Amino acid sequence: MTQTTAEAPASAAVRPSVLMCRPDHFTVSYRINPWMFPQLPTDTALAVQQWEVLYRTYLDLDFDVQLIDPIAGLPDMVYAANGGFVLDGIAYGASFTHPERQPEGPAYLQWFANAGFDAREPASVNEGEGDFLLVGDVILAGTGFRSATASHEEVARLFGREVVSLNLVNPSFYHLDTAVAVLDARPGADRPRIAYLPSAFDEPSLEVLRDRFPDAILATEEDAAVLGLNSFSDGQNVVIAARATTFSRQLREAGYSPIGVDLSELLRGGGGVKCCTLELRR
Ligand SMILES: NC(=[NH2+])NCCC[C@H](N)C(=O)O
Repeated sequence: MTQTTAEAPASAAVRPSVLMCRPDHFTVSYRINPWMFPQLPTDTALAVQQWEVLYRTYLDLDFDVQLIDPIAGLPDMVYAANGGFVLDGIAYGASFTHPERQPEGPAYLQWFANAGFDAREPASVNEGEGDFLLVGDVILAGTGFRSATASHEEVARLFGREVVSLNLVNPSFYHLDTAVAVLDARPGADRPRIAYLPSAFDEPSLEVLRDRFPDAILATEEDAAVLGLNSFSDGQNVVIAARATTFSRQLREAGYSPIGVDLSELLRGGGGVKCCTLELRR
């Protein structure tokens, strides 16, 4: 008997190309989000070790993984997702909110140009894929803490796609990718699925999410508190924080294959799986 299920068919998997940055210079030396405590010591070797597991997980899944050289004095450069937003061969550069991270913008933009992308200097403050998520044909765009709404308009013009602005209200979930997980990786997919944390959004944004994604997985506060939503999916395999156990079960029930990794040391900078991963779409 053929089993019919509306959930995540195996054919939904794509082979992603991603950019990562080894955390050779990772530490927490300033505080730009509530997760960061500069007075506590960090363990850079442990951060590298944990990052290597994520890197090897992607290679084992047959992802194409590109690397950008880490720069001394830029401890947050490991969070590659913030380096830009890349779609249709165009790389929209990042312009960081906080001075501590501002030099990362040109460094990533140079990498995109060298890699053959059409690299575009941004006019507005934005933190790349931290706040811009492609879901099917639509770009979900976060604001409230980092990326300015003007960058949402810039992205809409640049990529000629519908951009849906969402307001983040909880400082612990300051980037959209800490509050939304994109599960269906196919660009242009019909009924793409996401998971999200309802309490991270204001009421009007929640209405938009409920309306557009009626079958979304709703994450628990516990899982969000270990940045469980900050995950990366190829449409079938979803790499998530190992400690997000309810999310793991929810994903399994929905037909996905969750893979847990432990990035506890990088969580101390306020980032997880997705933050360490920037998708490159030609
Ligand atoms: N895509 C992400 N959510 N990245 C996390 C960035 C963490 C970094 N310490 C910051 O606050 O900017």
